Amino acid sequence: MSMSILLPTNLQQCPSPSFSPSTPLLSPSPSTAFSFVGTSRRCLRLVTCCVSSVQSSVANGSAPAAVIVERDQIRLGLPSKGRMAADSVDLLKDCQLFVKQVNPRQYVAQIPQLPNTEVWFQRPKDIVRKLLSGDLDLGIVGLDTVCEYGQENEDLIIVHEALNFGDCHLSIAIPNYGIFENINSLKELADMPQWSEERPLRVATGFTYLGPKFMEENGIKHVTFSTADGALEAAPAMGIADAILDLVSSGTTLKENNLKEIEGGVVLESQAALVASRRALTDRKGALKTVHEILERLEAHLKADGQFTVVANMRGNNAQEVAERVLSQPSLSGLQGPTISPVYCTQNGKVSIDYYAIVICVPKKALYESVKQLRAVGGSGVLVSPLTYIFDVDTPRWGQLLRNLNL
Ligand SMILES: Nc1ncnc2c1ncn2[C@@H]1O[C@H](COP(=O)(O)OP(=O)(O)OP(=O)(O)O)[C@@H](O)[C@H]1O
Ligand SMILES: O=P(O)(O)OC[C@H]1O[C@H](OP(=O)(O)OP(=O)(O)O)[C@H](O)[C@@H]1O
Ligand SMILES: [Mg+2]
Repeated sequence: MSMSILLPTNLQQCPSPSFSPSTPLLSPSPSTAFSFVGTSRRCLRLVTCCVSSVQSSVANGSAPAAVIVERDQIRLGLPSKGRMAADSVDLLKDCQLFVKQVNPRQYVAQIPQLPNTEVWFQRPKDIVRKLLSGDLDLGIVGLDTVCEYGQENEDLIIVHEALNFGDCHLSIAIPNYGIFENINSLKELADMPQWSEERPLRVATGFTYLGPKFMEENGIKHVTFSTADGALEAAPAMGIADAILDLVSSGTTLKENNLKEIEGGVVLESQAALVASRRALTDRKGALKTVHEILERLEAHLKADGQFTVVANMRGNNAQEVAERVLSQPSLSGLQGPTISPVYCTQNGKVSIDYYAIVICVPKKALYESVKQLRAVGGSGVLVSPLTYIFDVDTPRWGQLLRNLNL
């Protein structure tokens, strides 16, 4: 199915915003060719959203099942540019998966460690669309992009939801001046007497699916949405919108444009995620094996990333006694308790054990506290080194994935 939606290219030319249950949802569907028609891609376009149709679109609304086309290679989509691009390749590199891209304008690449897999560089939103259409099998994108363009489609599976980069949140922001000066929560915003059917709250956002859905879930009735490709923070000062709904990480852009976040206004927390097509995992030969290997490497690396190995020496009569001393401290139990080994010394030609070496893994954040606790129970010569991988018996997310796939 292909759908074209005609939207006015500026607000002056638009009919006055309305909010009626019969207004169709103007939101890109993952399964439809969604074309904005306008003179300039950058200009603001009015999207009048119907909240009740959001609901039905969510309820019914998955794309037609992707067709599994025969091919030999598993396809992994990585962001072709933007803030997620370099970090995605770097993360794979940290997992000893080296993406061989001959030059940055070449959109296909290989990972020699995964010979049945090819990488395709795509814009993040297109990665989600192509997972749904069956043109990609796996992808790395922000959770915000998955939610916005995936629209809860059951064919999308989030295999790893926290790849530890691309952190941001999708949030409503309003001016910190004028009529909004004393408004500090979503409820206060919703209760402002200014909004009516004739004059709804105008929200500028690139998130034309999540925005209306969030407003509906929060019972905000008189609201319209406009959209733009970027620099949304300018919309309130330009008089185009009352509020914006956009991604925030450092908060600098909001601050520089005299905007503030409000309590209850966070739509979602986001970071990079590994996403897969359910049909690819169940129907495409080799896809499940590939995702298992990628997941194992990711989990081993990400688990290790937050930890240090700490080695210290401690005087003691036997390992048991040393263990009791170490375990009396709250931050010294390591991943599965401390490893304690005798340190053999020679004195007057005799081998003796006066010291024990203690090895523990310590969360990076708790390092200094752990060192203090080690010293308090007699630890000396404390050595700290970064951990590269922690391979568990199995990865918890692998079990979750198999259950999700009913395997
Ligand atoms: N401060 C931030 N602003 C926007 N996105 C962020 C931020 N921090 C992390 N991200 C993540 O990066 C992704 C967007 O990256 P970027 O804007 O570079 O790519 P894009 O989707 O191609 O955007 P554009 O349409 O602006 O080109 C977001 O979907 C989000 O997951
Ligand atoms: O909280 P901050 O760290 O300031 O980041 C948030 C800003 O970054 C993104 O914009 P981007 O840089 O992609 O520019 P754009 O809006 O023109 O797309 C986002 O859309 C916000 O505007
Ligand atoms: Mg951007």
